[in-house]
Amino acid sequence: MTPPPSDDLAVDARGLLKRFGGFTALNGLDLQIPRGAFYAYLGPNGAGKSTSIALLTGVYGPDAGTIHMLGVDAVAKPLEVKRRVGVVPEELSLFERLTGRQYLTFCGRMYGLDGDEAAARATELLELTELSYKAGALVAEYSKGMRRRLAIAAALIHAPELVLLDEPFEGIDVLAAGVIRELLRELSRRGVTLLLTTHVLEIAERLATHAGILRGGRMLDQGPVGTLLERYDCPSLEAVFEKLIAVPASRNARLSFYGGDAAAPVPVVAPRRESA
Ligand SMILES: Nc1ncnc2c1ncn2[C@@H]1O[C@H](COP(=O)(O)OP(=O)(O)OP(=O)(O)O)[C@@H](O)[C@H]1O
Repeated sequence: MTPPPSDDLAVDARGLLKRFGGFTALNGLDLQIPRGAFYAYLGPNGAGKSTSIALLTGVYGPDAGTIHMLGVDAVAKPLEVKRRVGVVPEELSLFERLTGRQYLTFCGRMYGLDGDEAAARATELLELTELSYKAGALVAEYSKGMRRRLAIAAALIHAPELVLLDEPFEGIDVLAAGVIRELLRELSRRGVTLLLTTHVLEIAERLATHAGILRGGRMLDQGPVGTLLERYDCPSLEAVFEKLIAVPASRNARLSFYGGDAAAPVPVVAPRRESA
């Protein structure tokens, strides 16, 4: 018999099954995130990360399995969960004809904040994401990285206890990435539970307390980062990832139509010397 959901878990999803027509995207996925954890959710392209986040956030219903978030049955009570959870989806759909400030204030009002509180939080979040200078511009005029930062700000406006971020660093320049990293660390210090998907394992390495690695819609392993490093006798999450995910056959593919010698050494560019 399946044990009951634990109060110590912010996310407790078991046996998730999701099919798209004849294709099985999630195949009995288990995902357990302790409260207060910074959880790196890792897997190759197509592993099922975004699909499972869509299930957690009620975009789709699971074909089988259970989802408890913050102790609440997320399938039976999606609204109760949504009030306490923030989401930054991979594919952003923002309101283009609002300014950044209007968009954040609107999101705050949607979560039931009064006008003054929503406006005050919008100002603070615009500062934190370094978008104050763009607050009065239409979202349609934002660059890709600015849109991502605005989406992160919007996900935080109702002070959620759990935040799910699907590739939040995509398209973000190196300076802004530092700002977002610090913001996420600060949330973590304040006890907010975070789930982060990223293909940049160095980011996961720097932030995560816990990690889960999935492939083919199944969780291969998950737990505290230290435990995973020990279990696989690896110095880094990247090494654990490589050990768990088989090297795809395409690594050995050749650009046959180019001709030339595929076994030739890769040219090395000599470092430039400063002239005296
Ligand atoms: N709406 C859909 N219809 C059909 N197949 C889908 C749909 N959404 C996702 N899939 C398939 O489900 C699998 C999991 O996709 P998903 O987007 O969850 O992967 P991911 O781990 O988020 O990948 P990535 O790292 O590339 O973002 C993929 O094989 C994908 O092609």
